Amino acid sequence: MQNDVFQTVLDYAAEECGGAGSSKQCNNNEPLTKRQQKAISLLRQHAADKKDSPPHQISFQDLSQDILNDWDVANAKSASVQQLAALLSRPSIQAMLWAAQEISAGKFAPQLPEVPFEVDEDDGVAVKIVRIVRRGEPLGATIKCERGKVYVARIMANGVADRSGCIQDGDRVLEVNGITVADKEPREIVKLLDKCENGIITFKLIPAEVNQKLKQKKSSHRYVRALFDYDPWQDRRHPCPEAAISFRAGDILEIMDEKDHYWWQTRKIGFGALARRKETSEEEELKDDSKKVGLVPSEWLQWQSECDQDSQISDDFQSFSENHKERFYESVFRWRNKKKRRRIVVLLGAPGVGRNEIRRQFFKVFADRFTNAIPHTSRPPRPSETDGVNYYFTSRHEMEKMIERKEMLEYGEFRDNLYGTALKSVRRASEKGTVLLTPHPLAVENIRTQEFAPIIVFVQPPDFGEFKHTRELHRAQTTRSHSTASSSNVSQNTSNGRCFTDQEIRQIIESSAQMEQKYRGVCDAIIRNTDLDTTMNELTGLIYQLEAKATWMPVKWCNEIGE
Ligand SMILES: Nc1ncnc2c1ncn2[C@@H]1O[C@H](COP(=O)(O)OP(=O)(O)OP(=O)(O)O)[C@@H](O)[C@H]1O
Repeated sequence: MQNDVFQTVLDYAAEECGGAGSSKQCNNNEPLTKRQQKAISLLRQHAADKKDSPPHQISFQDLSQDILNDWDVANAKSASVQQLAALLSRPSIQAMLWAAQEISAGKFAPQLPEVPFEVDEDDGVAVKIVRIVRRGEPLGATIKCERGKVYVARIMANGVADRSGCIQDGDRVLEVNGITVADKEPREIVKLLDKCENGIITFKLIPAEVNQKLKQKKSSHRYVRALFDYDPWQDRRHPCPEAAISFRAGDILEIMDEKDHYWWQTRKIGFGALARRKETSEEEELKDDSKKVGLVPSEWLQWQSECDQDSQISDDFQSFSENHKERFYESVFRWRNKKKRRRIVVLLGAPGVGRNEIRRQFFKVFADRFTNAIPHTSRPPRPSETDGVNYYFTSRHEMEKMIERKEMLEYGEFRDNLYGTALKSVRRASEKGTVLLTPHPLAVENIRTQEFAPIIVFVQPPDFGEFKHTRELHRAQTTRSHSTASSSNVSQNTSNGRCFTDQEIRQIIESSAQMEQKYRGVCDAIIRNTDLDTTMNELTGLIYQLEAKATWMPVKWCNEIGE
């Protein structure tokens, strides 16, 4: 074994030196020099001479030192010896020698102490001794104390305890690292767990009676979109914030286990309709906090806390399930647009952020693809306006009837006239192309239905400096082109850029943050409206991806969408 390892080291050394052998090419595609080959063969020869040594006496680091001493490197004239000395002194080779030494001595696992022999003498109760070695990771289990007894409350999916397969929820904990835990406070037990040496924790447990019902109730595995922001460190109810994850509205969560009425085991996948967990190695997952499985409040617990705040505590789970389901988490599934269904695009954002400018640009650049839902108005047409082109000119009475029948996506009154967009206009427009809407956020609930299955994009403003710079630039450009156009009598399809005061910019940024907080949960994606060209490019790419790729879609739209 040891010589095999040593041989590996030599091969590694050879590679480090420039290649694995005379016939092979080295890393940078240069053949080994004669001197390098000679150095390696000398090292091989020396190892072969020592082959008869008892394996435990060979220290590879000592051996390399021996070689250097034996050959009196300092005074050696041989270029091969010099070469070999340089090779053996490299930190990478030294590290490799050390690692090989440790591995060959079987030091890759911690030395576990002997299992205590009095194990079976616990009043005739079957106990199990479980040793877990954790390397900087949390244990992935929570405990609870009930009438002086300590139990494993929960095993977090994919955590250290779960991977060991030796501990299960309901196991009664008798000892941790030889110390009896009965009557100890959970805090003290957590301290005991933290104190373990070399990451080794020894548990003495009474195995849980296997609850057949629990076993039958398979761990669920479903996906939800969070509809609220959650920070476990701000949640006084959370039994163990370290074992939790935080999330924001709009994040997609994978629910790994919801057996517990109050706390679900969850993993965060990412934000929005395109959220996708990157394939990562186990090691990377441990490093990346966002990949860990953590406890988050169940829908029921979240609702109860809302009731607590309103001081109307309710224990009626039945009525909760019937009336409040999907209030905090919306069940979603991954939908692939196989039938190339046309989806409505909705731009949400604070007034002044630029949604209508983006819409105008889309109609200009992609006139054959994007369409507008023609609005209704109760005002009389102007001489240049045509019914069904600029507006659907309707009587006030008829518009009021449409509002009453909830046929309007949105509506408002301006100078004694009603204006609004009817849902049937959206339907009509979507027969011709992709409808691009910029409704008031309150109208979103009218369009976020299985019938329209919209793609909702939140438009963020850039930071103050960039906002000011891009808008001023745009204003200067549009003013210039307008004055050229008017002197040459050419009509322009763009409006003059608006002039924003610093105060207005700050207000837009502030109200955008508030609006995002409120509507993030229903948004499929977010873009920043920096300069128009960049925004147009990003939005075009985003819409393409949202139409072409699999996206998260509410389960309640499932039937309509044809799944
Ligand atoms: N990316 C941009 N770069 C430069 N100027 C922009 C950009 N986006 C929008 N603007 C300009 O900012 C001004 C406000 O844009 P717009 O009218 O589209 O805002 P809005 O979000 O639709 O708000 P409102 O609902 O108040 O009209 C317009 O003058 C527009 O030309």
